[in-house]
Amino acid sequence: MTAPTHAQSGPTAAAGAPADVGGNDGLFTAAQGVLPGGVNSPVRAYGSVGGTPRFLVSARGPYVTDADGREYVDLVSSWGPAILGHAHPAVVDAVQQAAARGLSFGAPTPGETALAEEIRRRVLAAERVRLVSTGTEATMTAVRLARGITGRELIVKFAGCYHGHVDSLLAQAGSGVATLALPGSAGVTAAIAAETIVVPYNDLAAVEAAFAERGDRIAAVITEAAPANMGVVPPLPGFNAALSRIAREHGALLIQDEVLTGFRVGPGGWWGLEGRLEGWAPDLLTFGKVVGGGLPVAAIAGRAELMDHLAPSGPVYQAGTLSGNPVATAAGLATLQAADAGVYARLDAAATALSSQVSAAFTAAGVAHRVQHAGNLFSVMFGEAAAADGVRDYAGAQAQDTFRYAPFFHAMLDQGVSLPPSVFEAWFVSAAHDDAALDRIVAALPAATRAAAAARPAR
Ligand SMILES: Cc1ncc(COP(=O)(O)O)c(C=O)c1O
Ligand SMILES: NCC(=O)CCC(=O)O
Repeated sequence: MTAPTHAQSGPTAAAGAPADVGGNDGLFTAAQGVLPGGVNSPVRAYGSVGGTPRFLVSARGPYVTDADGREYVDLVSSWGPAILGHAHPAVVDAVQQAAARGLSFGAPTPGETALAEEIRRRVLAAERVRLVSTGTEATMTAVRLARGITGRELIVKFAGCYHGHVDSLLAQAGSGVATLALPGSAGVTAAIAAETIVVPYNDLAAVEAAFAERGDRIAAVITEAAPANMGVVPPLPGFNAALSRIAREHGALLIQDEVLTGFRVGPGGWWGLEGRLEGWAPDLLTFGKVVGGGLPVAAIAGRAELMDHLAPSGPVYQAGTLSGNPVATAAGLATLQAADAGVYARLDAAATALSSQVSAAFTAAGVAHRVQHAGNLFSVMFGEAAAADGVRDYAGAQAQDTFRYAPFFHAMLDQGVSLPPSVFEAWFVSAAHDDAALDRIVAALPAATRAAAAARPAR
């Protein structure tokens, strides 16, 4: 028998030795030759800030290291999951132990029940939990479930909210869709787009009007519990509670998407900060990011009588070869078990300290801005209007002085601070962001805010 003929050459031969293709620049060139746009998720591509994405080779605590050997204080935190900081020893240990027992069985495992119970312990409305692998799967399933339960087809979503790349939820979506200034996505059929009613965020009159017009056909309202994909735009007081009421009055469901906020803004996610105190709960919730601790876990949760419509209990089909994967659930469980009150206190303290320093630096540089918060999530909105009135919807987020962000971002990066590469994304601190890490960020602010002040809009 001849040896396999797929002996590798070129960049792929260098697995684990990325410097062989020349650090960040060489890696990006090689990646562009084989991955569309050089990335596996558009938000990583530096599309709106320009330049070469940093190819990361390792991460620990609040720091990441790129293929050129440079270390950065990280404010991306894997887009949310890394609340304990990178490579937390308890999580790495749990993953290693789980991996040693086997990577995937395609059969029920004890860890799935343990993770679901931990979710339910934190969020009372999560009476039943279905584990999936990505936030997109979670929202897609929640929408299908709402349609299956109600027998209706229409979905209400908010402009600027992002719920993953579900066909019906890409209209006027936030995150990368906002960064790339797209109205939605090619490839979504007109028939599917017509089943989504898009309304401005924080606008209850628009929601009431949509229900007045087509309430008997609306299956669900889906909303980010606190939007953080058009920059951070918190719900006005009572907004989420009113959505719950309006949906209920019309026989529709409220899906609260906590993929980003869940288990990050507090032990019970955004619901724990709001609904729990106000005495209401969404019908369905979606989780992702933190719930997998850096490995692919996401979840749909809700009242038992609703969730039991999922197969095999009920007629709404949903499945997944790797759903509830034992290694991934071990990472999620270890993360939630380590995320105690002290961790949330540190996250909140780091976010408060950092955001006030950021705001002070922009003020000192003469840049009109407002830092907007939703719990420990925050982002900077630029411009006189944002500074004066705050931003409460997608139109306001789009109207800000977005041109100030790229020079600010690059000046921070040059000084060893990695921010999300888009003005429309939230900044993510972790409990590992100690004084030393925060001091490094703060030291970079004067030069970076001056770069923002000097920026001029493109003609
Ligand atoms: C609120 C929200 N929902 C859903 C998603 C989709 O999650 P995933 O990227 O895991 O598919 C995201 C991801 O950014 C999100 O922020
Ligand atoms: N806030 C937006 C995301 O977290 C998106 C991550 C991705 O799509 O890679």
